[in-house]
Amino acid sequence: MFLAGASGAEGVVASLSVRDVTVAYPSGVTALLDATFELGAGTICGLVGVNGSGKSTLFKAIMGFVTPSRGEVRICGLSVNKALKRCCVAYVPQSEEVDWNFPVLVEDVVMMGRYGHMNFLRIPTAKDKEKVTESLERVNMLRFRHHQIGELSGGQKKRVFLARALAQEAPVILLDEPFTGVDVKTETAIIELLRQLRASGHLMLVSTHNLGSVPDFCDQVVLLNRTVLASGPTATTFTPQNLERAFGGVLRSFRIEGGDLHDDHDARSVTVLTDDERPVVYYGEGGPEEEPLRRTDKGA
Ligand SMILES: Nc1ncnc2c1ncn2[C@@H]1O[C@H](COP(=O)(O)OP(=O)(O)OP(=O)(O)O)[C@@H](O)[C@H]1O
Repeated sequence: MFLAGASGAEGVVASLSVRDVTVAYPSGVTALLDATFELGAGTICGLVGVNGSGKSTLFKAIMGFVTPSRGEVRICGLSVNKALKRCCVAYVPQSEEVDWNFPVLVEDVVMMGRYGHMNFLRIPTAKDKEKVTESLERVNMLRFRHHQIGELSGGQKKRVFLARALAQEAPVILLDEPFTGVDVKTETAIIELLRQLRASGHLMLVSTHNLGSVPDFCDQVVLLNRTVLASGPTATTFTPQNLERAFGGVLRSFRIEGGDLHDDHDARSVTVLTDDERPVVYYGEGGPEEEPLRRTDKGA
């Protein structure tokens, strides 16, 4: 599988190996216990689990922000430290993790993705500038390049951080809840971009609470609840049985209202029923007893 870009990661094949990873915080909370899964190039993997199931902790372990007390993460066959040095992995954070009051221009945020490609003086080359422009163009944010990041809407900020990841040219991209606080149009655009990246050999791990869209764009799924409950192809892993294990049996009528997901007034809800061998996903304003606006059967 080929990977684009003459970067530190040039010629590297995307892969992610998480083996028996245990992370305990100083407070005594064991956020992850023996988490294990493997992913290869050309993959979009959904990372799904309830609040507090360890999704962000897993991202932190992959990014080297926390050190596992046991187990090992390997990115593109390299240790976390080496993978970070070679720009093999990019991270798109949750909005809450970012200080939006920091006075910085959109194009400077995206240029940060190029830091790993620069020498210690961090003087951007023509290629760095070109990559910034190209990345902003890909997320349709070029016209905002001279705006302060704090002036943008939630969805626009997400796009800018996605552009930063693109500028980094990393074969592995982690996205922490990229669809929270974005409208349907932006969500569709992000999913389309992820599909293009998958086609060029990238590996993306995407945490999301938006279960309804998982079968649409994820070819692999990792279900998490302090450990990996199940992982593998969406068709065989995103099953009612596994979802019940991950969500503690609440999936008989699992709804995510539009207001929790979007800044706009999209009233879409998602209901996943468990009375079928396959996930049955309803989009619409009604619950399971009411007529859905649209129905898709996906999976096994
Ligand atoms: N810095 C920290 N110190 C102590 N405990 C923490 C810390 N960060 C997370 N935890 C705990 O670890 C567990 C997993 O948290 P984590 O943020 O990884 O879950 P999550 O799946 O990302 O949750 P959410 O869906 O709400 O974002 C929780 O019990 C949380 O309280």
